[in-house]
Amino acid sequence: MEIIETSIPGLIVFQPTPHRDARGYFSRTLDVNILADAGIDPAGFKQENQSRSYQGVVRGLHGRTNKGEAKLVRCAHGAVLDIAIDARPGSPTFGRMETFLLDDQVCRQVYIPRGFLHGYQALTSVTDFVYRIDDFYGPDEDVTVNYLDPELAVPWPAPITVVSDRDKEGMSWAAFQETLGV
Ligand SMILES: Cc1cn([C@H]2C[C@H](O)[C@@H](COP(=O)(O)OP(=O)(O)O[C@H]3O[C@@H](C)C(=O)[C@@H](O)[C@H]3O)O2)c(=O)[nH]c1=O
Repeated sequence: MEIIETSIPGLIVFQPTPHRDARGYFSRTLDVNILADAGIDPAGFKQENQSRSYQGVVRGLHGRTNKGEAKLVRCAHGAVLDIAIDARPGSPTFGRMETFLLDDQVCRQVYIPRGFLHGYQALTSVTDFVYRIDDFYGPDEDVTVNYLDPELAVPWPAPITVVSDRDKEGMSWAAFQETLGV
């Protein structure tokens, strides 16, 4: 499992080595030593979630108030374009976006630190997204920034099909920055 730094400090890609043979492939999805090498406490994860999305679905852009929520994300079936936006006040890369193609062939994972906005678009007919979070579900702390915010201009790669009501009502990036005192 290779650790790959990104242009945003703390946002880290993990690239495993899938072993392929006539049956399919084998790929490691968690290695606590590698996480520790990357400065992540593997014992910090409290919950693992899986969501299924159909082609074109967009989920996000989600964040969490107070201390935030770190995530280790991957696409277990199909492919997504994953979006991470640095929303940590005072960060030298505040507002910067990174996008990642995550799929069930390359098997890349992304660690998204606390204080980011996160979202993704499903690019395949059946798309299973799996992620660990370092806190228990806290709906009272949910934050949603609009996935179509013109200032952020997220490059959604495919026609958008279904979006939740919550996501349709997401606040603007400017309004979110005001809540952060930025
Ligand atoms: C996230 C979550 C949702 N739920 C419930 C609430 C609701 O009834 C249903 C669907 O929830 P949501 O619409 O919030 O699910 P979703 O839009 O998939 O939310 C997720 O989006 C991606 C982009 C993220 O980054 C995640 O952290 C999470 O916010 O599942 C839980 O019970 N536990 C959980 O941990």
